[in-house]
Amino acid sequence: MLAFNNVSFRWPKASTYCLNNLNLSLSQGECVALVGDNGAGKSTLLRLAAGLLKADEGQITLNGIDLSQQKARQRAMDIGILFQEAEKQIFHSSVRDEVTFGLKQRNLTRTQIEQHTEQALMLCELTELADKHPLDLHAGQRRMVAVACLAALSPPLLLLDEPSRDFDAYWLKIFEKWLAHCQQSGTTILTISHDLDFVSRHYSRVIHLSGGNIVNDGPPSRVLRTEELQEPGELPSPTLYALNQALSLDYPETPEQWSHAWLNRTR
Ligand SMILES: Nc1ncnc2c1ncn2[C@@H]1O[C@H](COP(=O)(O)OP(=O)(O)OP(=O)(O)O)[C@@H](O)[C@H]1O
Repeated sequence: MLAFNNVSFRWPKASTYCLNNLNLSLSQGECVALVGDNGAGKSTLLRLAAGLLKADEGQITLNGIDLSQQKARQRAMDIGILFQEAEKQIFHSSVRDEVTFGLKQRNLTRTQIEQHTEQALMLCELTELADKHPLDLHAGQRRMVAVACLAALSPPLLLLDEPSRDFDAYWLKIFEKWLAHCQQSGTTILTISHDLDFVSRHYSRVIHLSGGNIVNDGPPSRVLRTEELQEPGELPSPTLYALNQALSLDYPETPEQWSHAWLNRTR
């Protein structure tokens, strides 16, 4: 669905390339997490995938079509983005108006717009906050407003930059319910995250980016426990893997598998 073919990118005035000859492809419905140290190039890669930046070399395609040849309107239909600072993508004075805005840019009837808006508000548990000013909400709720805008539009490709950031346990659960809903409905998802517990809970494929290069690509059970990710300065090990290492257990991937292994071990 989304493909990077020999893509290189250098920021203006930078002496070195930020991304080097990158090859990457995501098939329809695939959910991929992008991990790596600060400055590895993750957000740059996401902006290239959104068509907000243009590659200096190579080609990025969406459904086989060169992204740089697609009109902004078409890209907006196909791609939904959640930025790291979600409040910067909020412009309206009520939660409902914010969610409705994207729908009004589409060829929909008033009834369809109302239906999609109310469904998205319900899915994101924002119905009771619909008349509030988004900037009067706390950080997690504001991030959820940006999520509700995506939920209303249901684009086939989602690009999420550190989505679990700012959520307390209550809102994280609601966000994770929406994410599971997107996964079940076949949405393709590329997510940057520093939260490796979150990654290991939701993603079956993890790409480790380091210095603008893909250094690992595979299931979380392999990628997240590599020594490079455990080095000081890199990301903390997901809790289950850290426990496994400390207890010399195998590497079960879910809390259920972990508790089973633990009970068998202590019996
Ligand atoms: N707007 C910009 N102008 C110039 N250089 C930039 C710009 N944005 C990022 N960079 C540089 O590109 C490199 C990669 O940055 P990027 O934000 O893509 O990394 P990242 O992996 O997303 O980091 P983080 O995890 O901290 O968000 C860094 O060296 C950064 O300084």
